[in-house]
Amino acid sequence: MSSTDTTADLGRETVSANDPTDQITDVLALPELLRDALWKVESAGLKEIDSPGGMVFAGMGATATAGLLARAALADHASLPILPARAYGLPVWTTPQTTVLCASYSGDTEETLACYEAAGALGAPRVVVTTGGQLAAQARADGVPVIPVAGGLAAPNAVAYMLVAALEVAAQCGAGPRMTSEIDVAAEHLEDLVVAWGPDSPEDSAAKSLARALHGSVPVISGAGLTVPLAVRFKQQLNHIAQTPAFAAELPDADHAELAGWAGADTLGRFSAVFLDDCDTHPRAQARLALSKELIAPHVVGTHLVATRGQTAVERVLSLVLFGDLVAHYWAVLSGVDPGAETPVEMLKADLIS
Ligand SMILES: O=P(O)(O)OC[C@H]1O[C@](O)(CO)[C@@H](O)[C@@H]1O
Repeated sequence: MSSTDTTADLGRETVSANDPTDQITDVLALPELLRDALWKVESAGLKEIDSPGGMVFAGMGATATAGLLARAALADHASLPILPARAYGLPVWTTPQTTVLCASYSGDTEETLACYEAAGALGAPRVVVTTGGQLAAQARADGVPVIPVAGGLAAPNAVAYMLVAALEVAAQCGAGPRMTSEIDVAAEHLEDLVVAWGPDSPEDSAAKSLARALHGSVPVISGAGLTVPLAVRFKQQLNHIAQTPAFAAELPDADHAELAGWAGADTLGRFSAVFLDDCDTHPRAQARLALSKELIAPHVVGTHLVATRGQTAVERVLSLVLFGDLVAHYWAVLSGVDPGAETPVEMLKADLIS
């Protein structure tokens, strides 16, 4: 298939033929994975944690982004700070009264293992969410609760498990209310969106159309408020699944510097700008989004506005997780790229060990 064949059919047969590791099946299974995640979290039998210092979500890459998505899904229901740790240590303000949730699909990501150790040294309450690896082994040896995750997925496709675990631990440590029924309702809502945007949807469905429009350009995905981590997720999935450069930006701050930079975009190459909107975005940020899109338009091959779908914040967050994942898979088909191919980070990890 030609790398610019944007007319290629994006139906189930073509998508599956391009996806020997069958990753699209796990993307489309998001509703079921959410329900399974609720069940698995329940089975962990977590106890309440006294945690006036809030919660740190320690993890990397797509797993870290799931923590940010959980924070966005809590919206203004969050009552304590929930902040990420995405490096070899915890934020300096972490105290023994801060719950540290260490999240790693593989259980072997060295930065997350370092955070687990740092939290132990500090005497902070720890919870682990993982399929196994060193993290599970350590946690079991230390008597730290482990939230199980289904095996056999690519780490980014475990977003349901990581997000549900983050929401549940947040509830247990008093950082937010329990979101079980919102998650259940969101899973139902997603079933409709799978039909509307999945491979069996018409060739001009929103996700297929956006994939075709973006393909062959460098997309910059901008979010504001609730959609900031969605922009990050979307760009990471384009990197990971479609194996293409993509970047994320955060409004309103991006207007203060990046907007000026866009003026030089057309002299450098083919860029596209995607803006992720949400009904709860601050009205001034929403106005900026529309104006930024207009100002950028002359310098890029296309500008696009995509809005979240659904009632609750949980539904809306998950709607664009599904949407971005599908666009990335469709892009992979248009490029003839295997979404499950080994990525350079695996080689980098091997080099770090040797
Ligand atoms: O959840 P894990 O296994 O710690 O992985 C974290 C990140 O690292 C990767 O495995 C890549 O190194 C990603 O797939 C994932 O986003």
